[in-house]
Amino acid sequence: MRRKVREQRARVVAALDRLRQQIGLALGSARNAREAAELELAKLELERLVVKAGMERALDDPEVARRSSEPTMVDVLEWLNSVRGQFYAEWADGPSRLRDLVAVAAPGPAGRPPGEWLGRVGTGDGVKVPRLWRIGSSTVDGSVAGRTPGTALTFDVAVPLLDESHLAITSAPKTRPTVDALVETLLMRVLSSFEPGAVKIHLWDVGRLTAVLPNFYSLSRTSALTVHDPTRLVDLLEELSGHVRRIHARTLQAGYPSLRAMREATGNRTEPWRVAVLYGNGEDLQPERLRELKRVASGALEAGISLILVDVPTVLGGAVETVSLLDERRAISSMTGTDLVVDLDPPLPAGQVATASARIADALVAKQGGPRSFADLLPSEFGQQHSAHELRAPVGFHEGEPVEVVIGDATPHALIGGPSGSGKTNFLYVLLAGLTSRYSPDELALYLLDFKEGVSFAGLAPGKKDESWLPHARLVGVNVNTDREFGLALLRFLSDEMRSRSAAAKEHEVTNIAELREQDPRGHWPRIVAVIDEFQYLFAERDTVTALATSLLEDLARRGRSQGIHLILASQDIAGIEAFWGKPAVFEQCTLRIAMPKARRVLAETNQAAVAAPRWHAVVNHESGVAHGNQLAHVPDASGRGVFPALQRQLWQRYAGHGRPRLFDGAHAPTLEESAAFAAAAPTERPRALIGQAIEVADRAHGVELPAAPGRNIAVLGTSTREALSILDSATRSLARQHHPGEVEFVLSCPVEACLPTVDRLADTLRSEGHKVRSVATDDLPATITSLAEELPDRNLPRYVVLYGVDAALPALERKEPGTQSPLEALRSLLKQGPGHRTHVLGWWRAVARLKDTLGFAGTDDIGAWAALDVQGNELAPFCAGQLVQWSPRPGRALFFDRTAHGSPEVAIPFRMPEAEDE
Ligand SMILES: Nc1ncnc2c1ncn2[C@@H]1O[C@H](COP(=O)(O)OP(=O)(O)OP(=O)(O)O)[C@@H](O)[C@H]1O
Repeated sequence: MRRKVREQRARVVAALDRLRQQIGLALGSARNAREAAELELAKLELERLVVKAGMERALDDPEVARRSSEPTMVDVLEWLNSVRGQFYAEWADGPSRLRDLVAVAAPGPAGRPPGEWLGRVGTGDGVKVPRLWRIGSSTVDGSVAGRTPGTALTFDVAVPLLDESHLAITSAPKTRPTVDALVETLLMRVLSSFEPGAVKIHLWDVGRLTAVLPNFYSLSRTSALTVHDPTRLVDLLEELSGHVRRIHARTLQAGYPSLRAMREATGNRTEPWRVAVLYGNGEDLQPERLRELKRVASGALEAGISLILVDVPTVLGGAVETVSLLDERRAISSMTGTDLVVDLDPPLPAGQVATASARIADALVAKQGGPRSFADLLPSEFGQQHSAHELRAPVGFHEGEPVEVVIGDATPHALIGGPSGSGKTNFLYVLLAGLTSRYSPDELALYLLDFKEGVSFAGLAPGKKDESWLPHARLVGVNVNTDREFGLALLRFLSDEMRSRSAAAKEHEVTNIAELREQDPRGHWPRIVAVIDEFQYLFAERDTVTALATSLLEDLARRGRSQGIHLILASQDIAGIEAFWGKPAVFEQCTLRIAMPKARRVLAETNQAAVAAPRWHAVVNHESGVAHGNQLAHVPDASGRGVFPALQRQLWQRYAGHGRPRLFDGAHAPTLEESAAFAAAAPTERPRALIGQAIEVADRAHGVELPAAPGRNIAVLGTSTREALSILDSATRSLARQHHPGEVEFVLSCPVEACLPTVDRLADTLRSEGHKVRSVATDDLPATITSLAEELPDRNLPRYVVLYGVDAALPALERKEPGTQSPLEALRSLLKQGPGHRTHVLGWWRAVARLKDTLGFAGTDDIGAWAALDVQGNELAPFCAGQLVQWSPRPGRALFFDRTAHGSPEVAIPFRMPEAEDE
């Protein structure tokens, strides 16, 4: 038993010994490992110190000296020395390789000495772009390249820019001239590498409005250089971000990730590069500006836009290289690392930069001076374009390139503004020329309206001097200034057209004009362009015309695009824009904005391009007036004598089959003979008395049907003699045309002395046509009225009783013999019962009150139709079923109402009576 216990104990002791031994071993190896790790750490720390300080300087560092003196550390320095040796052995030809690299990546003006290129206008078409742009050189000691210590090895230092990188420059005290020289040299290298116009430079300096890079001054008269307002960084950033958006959309649409990719694939440079130089002052930008700046920077390079930031503290997205100035000559750059100092190139000679800038500017201007006459806007062959998808025509030139206007899906409607004399009318002619010469009348129909007094569009319709017309024009309205109803009529017409197009589209199960044309190739679906000059007249008063015009215009503006109906609204800037107050829908839909020089508010509020635009130029903007959409165009002169008419004649001859446009001239009423309705009048069972011309797109006359039915009499109201005579004359003569001679009798009576000659002439005319006419002297009128009333029961042949100035006869008519009916009562019977027996009164009362006196208590039902002249609207309500009548009388116009035909009164133009004018 004891032995067993002893053995057991011995086993335990042995096991514990083994364990102790194991632990001892483990502890020993852990200690070793720790010591090795500490040694390693110490070596690494030493290595870090040496690398940080640099081999040469490291040995002077007491800390390095202390550490490296330990025997265990000897191999650290040895190892670093060997690495360095190996590296420099490989880098022995580094400087020369760098030189070669820069020579290839920065050819010509991008890298060569200025003497070789400064002052010569660049010729590069911009398809091939230097990758690097030289800023200076750097020098290393020969020893680092395995050469003799003390020898200097110099190589070029260049930075990437266009398409590749932004550049951030940080100045040091008193280095502004050096920074300017650096920027100026870089920009000059860029400008001189390409043909003029390929690069656009924007300068913004928080501290200066003028004198930013003054040697570039002459470029600022061209589009190559824009100096921005120091207080308006927001505008510049907005413009740049607009370009970024637009260019991205364009390149992506074409299937390329960037402008550079598109250029390389197509071999075509479609956009200029833009370099924006922003001089800050070392202080932070406002947070909002900073955000915008970062947003611009992140997408800019793909859009060919590079930023050069000077003392603008920020971290930009996208590629950015840095140059930090050490003093007036030297800098360090992210291209070379912090170890190497860059000796910046000396400034270019100021005078030579100014000369070079002037030469580039001159070359740009010379380019502008290329083709720019009206004839250059015209295509070599007329009518070759199709309008299914859009309308497109050049309206001017910029630096030799045509500037186009596009009217289509994105820009369905246009707003044109410019103060008087700025060339707005000329621009409209240029636009019309561009369009009509490219699209045939089957592709394009024009409706042209000018509210101004004058004849601006008159020449487009056939006239006395020139029988030709613009074959695309369907309607020409001139001198419309007071006839706002005509503007309304045009909008109604367009709205109807829009509805019928939309119905046709539905029928063909398509949604827009392009598809409709495809589905219905035999249909006639030209794009319609309605030009309304001085359109603000439409909204001139607070009345129903304004209300209706607004809603029609809004509807057209919204839905016209898909039906190929386009509005071009022109106006003197402010007036036109103010007219839009309360109607933002129309304004917003006019995404094409054209601002003539000095036009205000046509472009976006902050876009000042029009203010600076030179004479005979226009700012064409397809982006709702936002700055990045600005395209400046020199507009050729289309107003010269015979210039447009010559084109019109050619087009007229070419499209001979197309009918003449309807001409509406607010200053010239047509005569009855000129009226299509009168010309077409012929005997009929349903005669219609013509009152005057309707203010409508179609050539139509207002008339009153006079069937055998109660109330079918006509009253003319007011003192305007000429118009009253005209209305009764046209009503009578037109009725005469609709009856065979002998079957109708006209009874004429005129107590107004001054009107007798006209009435007599009318009687003669009717007689000469073979009609029966009774001219009743004033004194005989009471008896005649009485007998006409008495005859009624037995009468069934048409008879028209035309009474001029009834009010003058009232005292006589009121006189009654005791026990008999007064002639006035007879007249009342005639008015009440006459129409049923085909006897109709056409009477002229010079005051509404007199007509009421005539009618007595019988009410107004017996006057079924009336034409009011200089009578205020409120007096007319009783004759208009009590409705509110808005009418401000104006010369040469009548307000016409026929209760069987109208919901509300309409304006009529009494026909012009040439004889009356001669008197
Ligand atoms: N691009 C141009 N080149 C040369 N002359 C021009 C040009 N544009 C207009 N003009 C001349 O300037 C004059 C005024 O032009 P226009 O009638 O087009 O101005 P507007 O802005 O329509 O003025 P308003 O509103 O007073 O009619 C014209 O007589 C024309 O000869």
